[in-house]
Amino acid sequence: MSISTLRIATRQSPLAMWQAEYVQSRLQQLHPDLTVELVPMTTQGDKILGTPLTKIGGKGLFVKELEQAMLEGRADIAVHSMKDVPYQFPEGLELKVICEREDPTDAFVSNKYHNLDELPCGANVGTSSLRRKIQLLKARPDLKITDLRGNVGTRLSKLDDGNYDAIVLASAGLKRLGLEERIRSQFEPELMLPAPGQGAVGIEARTNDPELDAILQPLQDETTSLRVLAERTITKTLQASCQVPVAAFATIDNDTLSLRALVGGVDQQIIEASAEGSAKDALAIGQKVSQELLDLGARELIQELAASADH
Ligand SMILES: NCc1[nH]cc(CCC(=O)O)c1CC(=O)O
Repeated sequence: MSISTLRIATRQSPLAMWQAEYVQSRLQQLHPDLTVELVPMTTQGDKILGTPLTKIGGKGLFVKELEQAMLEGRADIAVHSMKDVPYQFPEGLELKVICEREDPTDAFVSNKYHNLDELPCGANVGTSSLRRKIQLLKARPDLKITDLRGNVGTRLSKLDDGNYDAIVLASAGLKRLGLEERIRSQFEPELMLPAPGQGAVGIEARTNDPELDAILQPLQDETTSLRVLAERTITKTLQASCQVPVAAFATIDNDTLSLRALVGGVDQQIIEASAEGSAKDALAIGQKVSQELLDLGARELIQELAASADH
């Protein structure tokens, strides 16, 4: 048995399509004899884009249909923004590779101001991300943070309609879509710690298929994988849903991995922790930082958030 055609299940948003086409073209280059097809799909999450994420049970809704397609043999792989992938995979599926990371920062986007410092007192900033909201308010408690959902293009249109003084988006998404010129400035990770996995694309596929693994393996980027492993260990250990503002960002310099993470609470409190060590101990470093967050009261913050979201 030999794989001659590989089908990529993908959402149809421009960003998802870019990512799927990126993997398609890299695979096609690596394996000229392989046919690589896209299987575009609409997920439950896409159908209810207007509803706040926290009300619809989270980001998992964007990957479920893709996973169903793979489990039923209608597709072979799914390409994801690692930021949006839940930690747990369904029986029969697993994360195969993580590709080289694009810019992991968040971007300040505005038609009037160059950066956060230039925003006037009480300015209106659009984001639906609790992670972005708590960090914006930490730096600028005077700001008014307003909900902003939809695909990258939709969010930019809402900014252009004059509804916001500025919005915050992932730099990676803007760059991939050729919208880099919309970035007024990039947030330093110290000021706006990115989401776990931000800027990295990963591939999910069925377990127990060595031939498929061999096809995908050349796309694996070791440095990115170790960084994202450390970052995602925070999400996993804290079992934080998307109602919880969590940020985690790892860098690797000369084989030393440095990880910083934070968790936010109902009243904008922030708990943070960091650690560093040998890059090969990425998992252990992630566990150490998670434990420190728990020791500092992260569990209580998360329970408080869950209770307040139920009301
Ligand atoms: N939540 C949607 C989403 N998922 C991944 C990206 C950007 C690309 C990436 O982080 O890999 C975005 C858009 C954004 O947050 O601005």
